[in-house]
Amino acid sequence: MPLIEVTDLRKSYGSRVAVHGVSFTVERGEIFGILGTNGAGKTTTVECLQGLRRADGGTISVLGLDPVADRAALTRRVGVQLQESRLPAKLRVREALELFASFYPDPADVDVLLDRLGLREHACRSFGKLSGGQKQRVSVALALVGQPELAILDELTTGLDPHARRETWELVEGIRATGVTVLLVTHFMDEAERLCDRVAIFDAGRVVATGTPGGLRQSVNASTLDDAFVSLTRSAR
Ligand SMILES: Nc1ncnc2c1ncn2[C@@H]1O[C@H](COP(=O)(O)OP(=O)(O)OP(=O)(O)O)[C@@H](O)[C@H]1O
Repeated sequence: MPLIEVTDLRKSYGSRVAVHGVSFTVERGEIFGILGTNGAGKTTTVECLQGLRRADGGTISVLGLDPVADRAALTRRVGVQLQESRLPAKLRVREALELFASFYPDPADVDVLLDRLGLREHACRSFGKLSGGQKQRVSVALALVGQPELAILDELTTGLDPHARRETWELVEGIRATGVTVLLVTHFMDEAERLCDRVAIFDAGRVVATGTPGGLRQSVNASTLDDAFVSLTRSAR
């Protein structure tokens, strides 16, 4: 059984249709990318997967659970990367991890997590004083502190320099190596090509293509995923 199964998902905000019948599956152990043009419905879909929004139609199963009906059970098994602005600037890195660890029945060891994410030397620093890359690592650490089976990472490397981006990619590969399935929402095609086993390309509320980055490139005879993305989303307009 797939870890995530979305079938014919539909969601509107008033008269604006945000998601028009989206279907895809994510297998256990994959890094699965959600790519798409602005306003394509990626965030809405991911929010429905987390049970934060109720779908208007279609079905969603995450870890065999219904995200709305089983939200409490799902929250314990899914780690979601927080946007940085949601953490108080004065909170220290270790305090943040210990606080989040206290929400879970079987949390990760905070010291092990600090080491794994290269945050040990920053453990006593307050969040507001960290660099963009360090903040990003804290947000990933918080997504992992509950030892989730699924980690949802959204716009992971936005605003990071090329070194910090590469370090973050290695981190994501390390997460997958521990058996965690990763759902990665990104606008960066190089990131998707490097990290994702498979991707779904969203455009105007629909999935216009699903496959491996290499398979999608070949399907439209493109030399990069970026070119394939432009071609696939343009032809869908
Ligand atoms: N709370 C809301 N109320 C009304 N319309 C919304 C709301 N949230 C999103 N939308 C609209 O739904 C559509 C899909 O938005 P969504 O945020 O899911 O797209 P996205 O793919 O995540 O976009 P981006 O890449 O720009 O973040 C857009 O047209 C957006 O304007």
